[in-house]
Amino acid sequence: MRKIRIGSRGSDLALWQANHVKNQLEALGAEVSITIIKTQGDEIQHLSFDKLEGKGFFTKEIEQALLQDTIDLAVHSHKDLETNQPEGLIIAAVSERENPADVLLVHPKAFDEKAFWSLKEGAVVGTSSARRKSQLVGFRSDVEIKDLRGNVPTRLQKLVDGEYDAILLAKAGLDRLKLDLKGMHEVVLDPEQFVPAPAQGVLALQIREDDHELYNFMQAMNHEDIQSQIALERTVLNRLQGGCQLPLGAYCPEEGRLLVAFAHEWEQGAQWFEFEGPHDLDMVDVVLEALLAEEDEDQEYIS
Ligand SMILES: NCc1[nH]cc(CCC(=O)O)c1CC(=O)O
Repeated sequence: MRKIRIGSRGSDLALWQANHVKNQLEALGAEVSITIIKTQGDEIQHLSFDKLEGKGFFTKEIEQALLQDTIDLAVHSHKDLETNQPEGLIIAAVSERENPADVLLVHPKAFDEKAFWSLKEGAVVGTSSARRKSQLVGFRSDVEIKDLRGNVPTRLQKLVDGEYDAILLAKAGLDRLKLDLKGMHEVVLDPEQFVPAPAQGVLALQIREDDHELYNFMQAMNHEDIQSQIALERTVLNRLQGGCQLPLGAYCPEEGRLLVAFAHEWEQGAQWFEFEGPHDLDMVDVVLEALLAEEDEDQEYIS
């Protein structure tokens, strides 16, 4: 029987994801173990993303373990991966896509049924994501944005404790952990309006490029339709040379349609775009032309 060693971060979310994939591999007949690996991102939870230079904080040590052959498979939230795979590694398969939406969790003290998103005027909203900040500014210029870091349960606790009136999280992460929301109101934001990160809600299964046996074994659990949708989303990210700090949302709800929310700096607020057309790289060129046309105008304005 094929033995597969999975490497995972130690957070509740990462371990849920690793176990989810472990179960699927076992159903296909593999023998699977999970090893916990600490990453730089786990050590520096207190810093805001804005203060971090470079990319790959949550993935680097795990990718090194793969390259050093101490593990065979890494399970990542696809949206946390750099667009270019490190030399020697490939994404062998992707998972089904869970709900790609973001959610706004609202503390009862700030809940106002009559307000947009049921969030009272002038609320303090927690997020450290430039993508979420830029769209928040676009929809609700009245709110005050306050940085929020830590893993998902920690973020929820900070809201419950009253440090924030509301926080923004990925619906997929919240659902996976089945957390008790302790009376917080859950407002699910339509992903066609509040545009998710490229590949949000999808798991990437990364292996060594030369592990052909494992690659072949894993094709039974790949989702090709999802793979082609997120390839389009991530190509936009790649061509803008962005990592997870770029204020970019890109969501392909079905073949031939792409929604984009983009800002050069989150403080300016996002601009929204909807594209329809052939589902291929030509579409990305059209998208980039539209996004970068804005940039030219900005530059004229500045000079
Ligand atoms: N940036 C952290 C991260 N990476 C993946 C998820 C959730 C799962 C997913 O979106 O696939 C989260 C938490 C969040 O954004 O709230």
